[in-house]
Amino acid sequence: MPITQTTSAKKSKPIILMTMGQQDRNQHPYQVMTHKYMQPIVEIAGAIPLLMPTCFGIEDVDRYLDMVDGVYLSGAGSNIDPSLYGQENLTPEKSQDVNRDTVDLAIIAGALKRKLPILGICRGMQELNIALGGTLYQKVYSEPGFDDHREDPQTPNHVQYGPRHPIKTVPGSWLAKLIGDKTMVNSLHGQGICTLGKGLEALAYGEDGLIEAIHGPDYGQFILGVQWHPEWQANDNPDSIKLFQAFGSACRGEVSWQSANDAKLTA
Ligand SMILES: N[C@@H](CCC(=O)NCCCC(=O)O)C(=O)O
Repeated sequence: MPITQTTSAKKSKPIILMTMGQQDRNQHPYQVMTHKYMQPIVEIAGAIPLLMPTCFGIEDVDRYLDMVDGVYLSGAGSNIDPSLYGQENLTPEKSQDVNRDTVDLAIIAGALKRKLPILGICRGMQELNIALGGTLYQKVYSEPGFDDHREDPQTPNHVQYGPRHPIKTVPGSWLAKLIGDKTMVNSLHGQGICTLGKGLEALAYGEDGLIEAIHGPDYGQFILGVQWHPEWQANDNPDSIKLFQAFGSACRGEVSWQSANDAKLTA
């Protein structure tokens, strides 16, 4: 079933839910969201970000979801608690943010029920996979056959977020139609998808075979997760512009994502 233009498209700016994560500064816990994640939501998707703190539990998740037209799960340096996918923690030296885990998993469940468009970046994509019962490689860099996808924190940001490796989109997929068969992406992650969650399929792979993008073609809504960072200087990257435009379009209800497999994103 193709993506079809809908008649009930929203005329005003859509509201997109984002969740903040915890960072400690000057001995105070802060709830934070990076400017780079919000900028393409405002400037490319044409939407209004609504930021939800994750330090107060899940009681108000439904109220937040009532207010929004889409859900955008950002990246973050913290790793997802591996007990959520049935594993011991193999990276105790890395930070976790269990409040964000708890809230984001509840948000994903609610967004799926409400058929709200979902875009997940890096940790956000990993959360989507865990929410649907998938698992992660906790240390991609220690897995035989896989490359080291981590950034070098000693280098300046333009190097860390610069193009790092090619990805290939799944031939004939809507992502291939949108951004082409092959493109270069940045890479700033130690973990990655091992087994896919229920109803999720790979949309792109790295040269080492690691899953770089996922969707949920049978959920009847826009679901996209990417392991790279399209939000970084998105206005200067034609692929990123297309991704955020597609998400904005889905949040405005301009297209009906009945089956992303047959997507016709030519409009
Ligand atoms: N901890 C996970 C997720 C990595 C991730 O989301 N990195 C983001 C880096 C900071 C940022 O740009 O927001 C992993 O290591 O795989």
